[in-house]
Amino acid sequence: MDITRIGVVGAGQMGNGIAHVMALAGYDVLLNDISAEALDRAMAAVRKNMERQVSRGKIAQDTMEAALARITTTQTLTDLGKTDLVIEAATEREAVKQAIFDELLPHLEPHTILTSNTSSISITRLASRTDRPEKFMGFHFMNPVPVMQLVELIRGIATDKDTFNACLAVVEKLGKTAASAEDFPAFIVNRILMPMINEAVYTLYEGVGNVKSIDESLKLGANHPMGPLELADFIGLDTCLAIMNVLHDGLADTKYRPCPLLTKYVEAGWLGRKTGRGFYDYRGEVPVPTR
Ligand SMILES: CC(=O)CC(=O)SCCNC(=O)CCNC(=O)[C@H](O)C(C)(C)COP(=O)(O)OP(=O)(O)OC[C@H]1O[C@@H](n2cnc3c(N)ncnc32)[C@H](O)[C@@H]1OP(=O)(O)O
Ligand SMILES: NC(=O)C1=CN([C@@H]2O[C@H](COP(=O)(O)OP(=O)(O)OC[C@H]3O[C@@H](n4cnc5c(N)ncnc54)[C@H](OP(=O)(O)O)[C@@H]3O)[C@@H](O)[C@H]2O)C=CC1
Repeated sequence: MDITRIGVVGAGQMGNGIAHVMALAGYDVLLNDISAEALDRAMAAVRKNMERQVSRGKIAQDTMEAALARITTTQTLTDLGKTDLVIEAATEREAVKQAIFDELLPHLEPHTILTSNTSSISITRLASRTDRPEKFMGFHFMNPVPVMQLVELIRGIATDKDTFNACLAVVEKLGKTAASAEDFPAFIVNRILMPMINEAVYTLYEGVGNVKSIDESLKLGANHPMGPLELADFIGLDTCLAIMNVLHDGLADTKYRPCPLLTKYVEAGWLGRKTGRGFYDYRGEVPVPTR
């Protein structure tokens, strides 16, 4: 099927990245959020990130202007009814995602493919509550979207071949690489990455190291581009905790028990970079460890 119009729900760090790469690839994008400020912040982030690409000679100025003109924002979810592919990238809470699908479904055209950028939640369960489980799947980008090469494509139990192939063609048009993952809690990347981050938080909690020594150890000792606590702040500690809870509930193994210190940071509203404070405090000129 021919996909030209893409709806993106949720204009946070993932939503703005998805809008960015889709518009550069030539798709018309309709970006939705409940908050007008989130939409303004998202468009400012897309412009800033594209300007950096222009300044580094990756894209031309007129390519950027044309891409920006292809992105329209709306606070009205039902405006996305006329799109060919919807990518839901709202907060990692099943109830939030469910409410979005419930409101959107009556307005979708029969051919529209519905996908979620969820990091962990069962695609089969989300799909089962829609009118189109065969046209539903996981479309999981990595953060930061304009930079990371991988997209995980997750088939629910009912996802049909045409839907998978249509999403695969979109990934290819973006110039990215797809990895096909089966629908089990947190799929491939987060099944492996998130227990490592959680273990880093336990290492901090038990006093084996402090924020600086833990991050430096993994950067200098294992060649990771970011330390695990820096990466957790980058992803968002609420998202990390939500993923650990899905792993713990879905696989019923104590090895996935979220670290109580991770829970405490989330309870404090210290969610990482997006709120200005997490394992580091970002409010000054340079990030300062909070432990
Ligand atoms: C939670 C989930 O469900 C799944 C996930 O996403 S898990 C998280 C996966 N992501 C990671 O693991 C990221 C790990 N970190 C990294 O790879 C790197 O630190 C990084 C790419 C983010 C930054 O790299 P860096 O070398 O430290 O910084 P920097 O030189 O400034 O950036 C490298 C390039 O990325 C670009 N970039 C960095 N951040 C960007 C952003 N937010 N948006 C767009 N472009 C960005 C820069 O412009 C630069 O581009 P050029 O190569 O054209 O110069
Ligand atoms: N962060 C990461 O590294 C990655 C995250 N993901 C997944 O992507 C999704 C989004 O994550 P991320 O961008 O980091 O989260 P953010 O918190 O940055 O953004 C989520 C956005 O969704 C908005 N939102 C909440 N409810 C609704 C709604 N009903 N309708 C429309 N928008 C809504 C939020 O608005 P408000 O702030 O007003 O609540 C916010 O702007 C999650 O499912 C996450 O697991 C996937 C890969 C990587």
